Order: sequence, then structure tokens, then C-alpha cells
Amino acid sequence: MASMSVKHAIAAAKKLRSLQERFNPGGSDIYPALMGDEAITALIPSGNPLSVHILMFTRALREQGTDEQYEKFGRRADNNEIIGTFAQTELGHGTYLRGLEARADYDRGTEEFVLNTPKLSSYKWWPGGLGQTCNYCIFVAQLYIDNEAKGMAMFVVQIRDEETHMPLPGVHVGEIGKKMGLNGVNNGFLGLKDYRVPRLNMLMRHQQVLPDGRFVKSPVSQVSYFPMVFVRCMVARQNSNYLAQAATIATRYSVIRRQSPIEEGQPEPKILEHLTQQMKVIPEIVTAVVYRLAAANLQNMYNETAEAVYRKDFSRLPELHALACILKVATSYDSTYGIERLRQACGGHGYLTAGNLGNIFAMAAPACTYEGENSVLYLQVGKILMKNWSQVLAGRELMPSMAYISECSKMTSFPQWTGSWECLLKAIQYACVGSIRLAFQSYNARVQSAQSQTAAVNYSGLELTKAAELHGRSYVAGNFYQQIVNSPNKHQRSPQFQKVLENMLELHLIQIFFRHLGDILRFIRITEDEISALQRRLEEVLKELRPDAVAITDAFDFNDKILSSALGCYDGNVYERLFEAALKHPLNRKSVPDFFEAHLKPFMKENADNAKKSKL
Ligand SMILES: CCCCC/C=C\C/C=C\C/C=C\C/C=C\CCCC(=O)SCCNC(=O)CCNC(=O)[C@H](O)C(C)(C)COP(=O)(O)OP(=O)(O)OC[C@H]1O[C@@H](n2cnc3c(N)ncnc32)[C@H](O)[C@@H]1OP(=O)(O)O
Ligand SMILES: Cc1cc2nc3c(=O)[nH]c(=O)nc-3n(C[C@H](O)[C@H](O)[C@H](O)COP(=O)(O)OP(=O)(O)OC[C@H]3O[C@@H](n4cnc5c(N)ncnc54)[C@H](O)[C@@H]3O)c2cc1C
Repeated sequence: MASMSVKHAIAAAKKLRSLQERFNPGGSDIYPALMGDEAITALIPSGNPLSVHILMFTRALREQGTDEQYEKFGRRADNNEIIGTFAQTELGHGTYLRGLEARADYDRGTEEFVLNTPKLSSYKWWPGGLGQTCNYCIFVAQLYIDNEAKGMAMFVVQIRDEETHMPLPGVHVGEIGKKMGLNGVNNGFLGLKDYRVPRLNMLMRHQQVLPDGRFVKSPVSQVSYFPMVFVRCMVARQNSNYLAQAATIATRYSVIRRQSPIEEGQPEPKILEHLTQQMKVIPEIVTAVVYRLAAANLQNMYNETAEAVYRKDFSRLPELHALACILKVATSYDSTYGIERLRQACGGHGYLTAGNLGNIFAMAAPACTYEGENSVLYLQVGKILMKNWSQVLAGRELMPSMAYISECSKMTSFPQWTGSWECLLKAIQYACVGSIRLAFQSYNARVQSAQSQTAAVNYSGLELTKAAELHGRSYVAGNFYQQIVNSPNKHQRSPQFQKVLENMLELHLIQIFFRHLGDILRFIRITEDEISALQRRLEEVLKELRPDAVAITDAFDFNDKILSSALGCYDGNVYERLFEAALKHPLNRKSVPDFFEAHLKPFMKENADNAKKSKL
């Protein structure tokens, strides 16, 4: 599995380089090229062992290293002359970075760092490609000078000989074992014992250790977390794409599969004519569209902020961090659960490997964990919301993506219910702000009663999580509303296209409203009739979007190779392809399988003999 993946990953990396040169010659931004590369990456169903090299290793060298360090290591990494990974997580710690145990002790006598993973729990564990693919890594460790901890730092570490690929002395490296999916990624472990690297292998763009051992602190310590922010943005995009792929497969299948007449005596309709099937499939299509737009916005914000950070302007980092966290969580959760719903929407055939929904699920699901476990990121956003609520109470302005919080905080009650899009969006935002207020009260009461801030976060965790989740909904729905209703491009759209977009907006807002009805009813009075009216609108908009479902998923523009699905092929020859896939199974190569003579026949014979004996 791993060697096939490496072969394909190398083809992908070559293609990526050529796309990069085409879209962004001489530049370092791989984003436009990655758009093309997604296609190639999707063709490696067991995962890409070079992803972390491309997404994190090269980027960290560029963004965390000095210009000289980029010349020494970064350029070679960008050229794929060396292959690296980002080795941060340890067997004992992933989330709590301040608890990492790997250490780097500065030896001013030799001007070197001595790297160690002193215990089993401090072994690096998980980095993509670390097992057997990489010959370098960025090793994240606690920096010590004269045995005094200085916080986290990153070190460029060569782990294998460039010529022979043998692990270097002092390096213990290998693959961590089989996983639920992504088995080609070659996730690895790494232990280092008294492994020395020169002083200038510590990435020193933002913090430095001088030859005499003096430590120059980074002006903003969180900048060392920046490589994670980038991948969170990538997860938002990639997981929206996984959902779009699954939605395409389920939609195409749902217009081929026929089942159960809706009227007695009528022919069996396509299953997409059943209302409950529409409710399973169409909202997932819309969610994929909504998230792709939110992820594209996030990507733009990342690009702007990264440029500023490079110039040592860190002012927009907190907002980017908050948005990257919440969109990473929303897209990874909703794609994972959405793909599973879509699998169920394909009935029994959805469970066949030939449908490819299992593999798409296995690619999407770990994003709930990697790059910041989702509950932990919810708490991170919850804490940021608490800080911002204090700002609201102090009458200060909030960052643009949280401006709605100040607006809603000024409302003494929810305005007259109209059911308009603006009203639905406001209801979601109002419930969010109500949840923030309640969470703040709980959190604050705990701090007032002498609990530490960290304990107060822990014991208010459920409320913080709820507030964070609703903030994600408010941001995503608000962004979609702006793009459909207030976009400067609106007038270039045909009226028919605009209508489809508006139907998607209608469905998204009503869907989120119903998902969070309990949360909304806590803060807003709505009558049963008003809720029933929304129920009718939901049914109506599903009916309106039904004829557009195939066209919208076609517009995602996935070709058959990427979808790799007998159920989701463009020509709709589902049954022929299922049959073809079944016939390829090794057991169908012989009419009588080997296990018949070896096991089945003796088993049945023994039973028959026993039955005969008992009759005697
Ligand atoms: C061929 C090409 C392939 C291309 C493929 C294309 C697409 C691929 C797409 C997707 C990706 C696919 C493949 C990659 C697959 C897998 C890669 C996985 C790699 C990893 O899996 S790699 C390890 C990641 N491992 C983590 O993710 C650890 C999680 N743990 C943390 O992240 C933190 O540790 C946390 C959040 C727990 C808190 O830590 P803490 O306790 O130390 O800090 P605390 O909460 O006290 O915050 C103090 C102040 O820092 C601020 N703050 C915090 N974080 C910040 C940040 N990032 N930026 C800016 N500010 C930040 C706060 O807002 C606060 O701010 P303030 O002071 O103002 O309040
Ligand atoms: C496929 C895959 C690829 C990966 N690739 C890399 C890589 O390339 N490089 C790398 O360095 N790492 C990588 N990782 C590791 C990944 O980043 C970590 O698994 C992730 O950060 C979560 O950390 P953890 O495993 O220690 O989980 P834990 O933190 O142990 O989480 C376990 C449970 O504890 C809860 N929990 C933990 N802390 C708190 C808290 N403060 N409050 C409330 N609940 C909490 C969590 O919510 C979760 O329910 C990868 C992981 C996977 C699955």
C-alpha cells in the first residue's frame, strides 16, 4: 500500500511543481496549483505520503526560517530534493503542546542543540510520511538553555542518509501501523537519542538562540502555531470537496435507482422523487456549496495574513486563528456525518467498496482529529468568544467576523418574526449571542468564585462548545447570504442561476434553523404556525431544487476517475459497473474456490457423518 502510494505521490508532486510554475511562476504560493493537485491527490485513495511535506514542511521552512535557512533547507524542500514532515505530536501528547516532552538542550560549547525523546511517551507519533518516506523532518521540541525551559521551537533534523536512506545514528524511526484508512500515508514514529544539530538548524525567523546562549523571544509566541493554521484552512477546503464528491455519487445514483411506486399502480420512480430521499441528498449538496465558498474566503484571508506575518505584522492573526479553527471543525464534522448519511442514501450498494463512499468517509473522518481535535478547537473558539464578549461589555469594536455579536448584543428583544432570510439569519445569530452571554455568565461566575481560568473553561465547556458551534453556523450562513444577496457579481448572473442560488440559500437557512431549533427557542419566541410555515417552505424548496440536483453536482466537475464509483459514474451505468466490479473479485476467478476442498467440504461431510451416526 505504502509503496504504491509513494509512486503515485511522486507523480502528484511532479505535477504540482509544473502547475505551480504555470499558475505562479517563481512564487511560493501553492494554492492555485493545489486546486489542480486536488484532482491528483484524489487519485491516491490510500492517502498521500507527501502531503505533509508539501503542506507543512516546505511552508514551515519558508515561514519560520530566516532567509538564509530558506536558502539552505527550504529551497531544496521546495524542489523535492529532500522530503520532510512536521513532527510535532508525540505518543503521549497531541493536543497539549506545552506538555510536549521532546527536548532540545543548547550546548554553547559546540554551538549545537542536543535533541532527545527521553521517554516512550515522548516519541514522535503520527507525522505523515515519517515512517519510511522522509529523510528530513521538522522536529518540534521544548527548548532548554541551561536547563531552563524557553517554550516550543522547531528544528530541521535529517533522519536518513540522503544516498542510502539508512536511518542515521541516534535515530529510531518506523511506521506506526495499520489504520482505519489512509494506509498509504506512512505515518511514522521517531525517537532521537543525544542527536546533535548545529545551532542554525533551529528555525529562527521569529525567535533566536544566539551563539552565546542568549534567547531572543518571538514578539508573538503563537506564530509558531502558524503551520497548523494553514492546514486548518486546507482541511476546510478538502473536506468540503469530500462532501461534494459523496453528494455527486449519491445524487447520480438516486436518479438511476428506482424503487417503490409513490402512487399505487404507477411505475417505480427514481428514488430521488421520494421526499425523504431528497432530504438526505439535497441538503448535503447545498452544504458542500456553502462550505466551498466559506473555505475560499478563509483561504483569501490566510493569504493576506500570511503575507503580513512574513512582514512581522501579527495584527490579523487572532481573527484568522478563530476562523480557521471554527471552519475546520464545521467542515470536518459536517462532511464526515454527511458522507455517512449519503452512504445510507445509497442503500445496500452504498456499502460496497465499488461505490467508493467508504473510502471517501475514511479520508474525511480523521480531519475531525488531526490538526487540532475538534472538541479542543471548539473550546479554543469558546475562549476567544469569551474574550470578545468582555470587549462588547466594555463597548469596544470587535473583529469583522464577529461584528454581528456587537449588533445583536444591542437588541433588547428579537424583532417581529417575518420568516425572511434576514430574519432566519438573525435568529441563528441571536441564539449564538444568547449562548455566548450564558456561557460568559457561567464562566465568569466560576472565575469570581476563585476558580482558575483554565478550570472555569473546563467546567463551562459544554456552554462554550455550544456558543462556538453557533458562531460557526452564524459565520457560514452570513457569508453565504452575503455572496448570494449582496455580491457585486450578482448582476452578472442569469436570473435562472440566481434563482438556483437563492433556493440554496433558502434551504441552507431553514436547515440550520431546524437543526438548532432547540437552541433558538431558548432565546426567541416563535409560534407553532411560524414553525409549520417553515416546514412547508422546506418541502417546497426541496421540490424546487430537485430538477437542478444533477446539474449542480455536475458543476462540481469531478470526473469518473476521481469519483472512482460504480454508483456515481457520469453515464449512469450503475448496474453494469457493479457487475463488472464484482466479476473482478479474486474469488470469481475460479468456479470452485480453494476453500471448498480444504475446509467447506470436510466440514459438511463431518456434519453429514455425525447426523448418520446419530440416526443409527
Ligand atoms: C501532493 C499535494 C498534497 C496536497 C493535498 C491537498 C489538500 C490537503 C488538504 C488537507 C490536509 C490533508 C493532509 C494532511 C493530513 C494531515 C496533517 C495533520 C498534521 C497534524 O496534525 S500536525 C499537529 C497538529 N496539532 C495540533 O493541532 C495541536 C492542537 N493544539 C493546539 O493547537 C494548541 O496548543 C491549543 C489550541 C490546544 C492551545 O494551546 P495553548 O494551551 O498553548 O494556548 P492557549 O489556549 O492558552 O492560547 C494562548 C493564546 O494563543 C492563541 N492561539 C492558540 N493557537 C493559536 C494559533 N494557531 N494561531 C494564533 N493564535 C493561537 C489563543 O487564542 C490565545 O490567545 P490570547 O492570548 O489572545 O487569549
Ligand atoms: C491521520 C492523522 C494524521 C496525522 N498527521 C500528523 C502529522 O503529520 N504531524 C503531527 O505532528 N501530528 C499528526 N497527527 C496527530 C494529530 O495532530 C493529533 O492526533 C491531534 O492533534 C489530537 O491529539 P491527540 O491524538 O493527542 O488527542 P487527545 O488530545 O489525546 O484527545 C483525546 C480526547 O481527549 C479530549 N481532550 C484533550 N484535551 C482536551 C482539553 N483540553 N479539553 C477537553 N478535552 C480534551 C479530546 O477532545 C479527545 O476527545 C495526525 C493524526 C492523524 C489521525
